[in-house]
Amino acid sequence: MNISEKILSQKIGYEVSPGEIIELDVDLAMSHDGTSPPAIKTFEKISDKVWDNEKIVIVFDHNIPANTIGSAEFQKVARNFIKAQGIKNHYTHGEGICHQVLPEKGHVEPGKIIVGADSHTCTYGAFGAFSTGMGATDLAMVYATGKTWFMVPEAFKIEVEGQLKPGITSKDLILNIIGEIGIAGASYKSTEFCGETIDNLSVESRMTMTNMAIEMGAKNGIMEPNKETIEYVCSRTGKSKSQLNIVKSDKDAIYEKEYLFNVDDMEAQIACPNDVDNVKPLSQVAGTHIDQGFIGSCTNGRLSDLAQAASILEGREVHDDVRLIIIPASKEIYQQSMDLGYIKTFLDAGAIVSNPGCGPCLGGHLGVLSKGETSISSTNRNFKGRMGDPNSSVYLSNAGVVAASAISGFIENPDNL
Ligand SMILES: CC(C)[C@H](C(=O)O)[C@@H](O)C(=O)O
Ligand code: SF4
Repeated sequence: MNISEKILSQKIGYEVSPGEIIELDVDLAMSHDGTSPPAIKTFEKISDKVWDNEKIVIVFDHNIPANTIGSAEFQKVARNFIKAQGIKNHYTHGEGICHQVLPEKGHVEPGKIIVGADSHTCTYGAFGAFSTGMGATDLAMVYATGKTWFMVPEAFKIEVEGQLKPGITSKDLILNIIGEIGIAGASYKSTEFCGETIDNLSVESRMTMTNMAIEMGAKNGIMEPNKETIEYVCSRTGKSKSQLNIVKSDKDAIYEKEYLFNVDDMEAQIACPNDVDNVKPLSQVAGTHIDQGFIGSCTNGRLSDLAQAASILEGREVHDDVRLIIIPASKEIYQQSMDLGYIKTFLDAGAIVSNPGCGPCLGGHLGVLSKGETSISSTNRNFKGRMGDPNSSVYLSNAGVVAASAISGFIENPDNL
């Protein structure tokens, strides 16, 4: 069995097989300011008491602080629900993006089943959890009963070997993989990342990869927890290693497909408009004019991304014709970046630094693109109109390439500065 099958089997109490439909208890359910209100509306039709007020986490991140009367109303509905149901775990004061805040605050552990009304809930697979996104209506059922159903997914084994070159990150790797597999190439599959390169990745870099599993249609993305991940979870949960449920794949686990990637010679990768699998090496798109750069999101708004950006922006200036927006993924990362001097470097370089949250990632506020404009962004989606006008374009890259491009005014390799 592979990790995902093992976690599902443990939970249900017998050995499951791909294709089987199972109903099971979830360990944690998450919703945010955008999806809590529709979930609450459905929940109220079926129940008046949540199944467990300690297993629900609500985070405000998509439109924080509220940017329209509509989002202010949404947040009011969610706040009232938190009070009325006595929801213990709520982060509604700009603590950061849900997918960063949940691990930071110790809600994520290996071997758990985590669902969330947000498609990037697959991020927690970096910690060895079986985690997946679902619609708000499905989440309402979880709020009421603590249960949900899955079809046990077939699995893809994605093995990675080799050493990433300096300046090349796990974002480049996951873009390369998505370019190969395609945006629907792993639909409803469990994508399991493994191999020496994955074992050596930092917690942050692992999260970038599982975060984007959904961009190839996967049901979940998952990795065996490495040493650093276990230490991270222990420090965040206050538990010892022996208290964690670390699940590993059997050596002879069965996969529907197996892939092998080698990163030794990989250059930076760019997803070009308007699909995440329209991936080209940086050298093929370098020189493309940009109007805006964005560094942030649940994909690449973490400390290592900001460190990479700061090292490039230090002592340099953002091009006159470019707006560079930088948003730490959480308040904790914001504070660490201040302590390390990154925020000062960003401000001195002429960047706009905003409060933790999703920011312009999905085109709602804090950096919407107008007709014909182009952005380079460290986020995970570049669909038509994703960051604003339907006739604007988004290129996806690692944070270093965004920083270098913001200085040059066109897509730029940081090595050329
Ligand atoms: C708004 C929300 C439902 C959506 C998602 O599910 O992913 C958003 O976070 C996104 O990235 O497009
Ligand atoms: S940062 Fe972007 S991708 Fe992540 S949850 Fe927010 S809107 Fe979705």
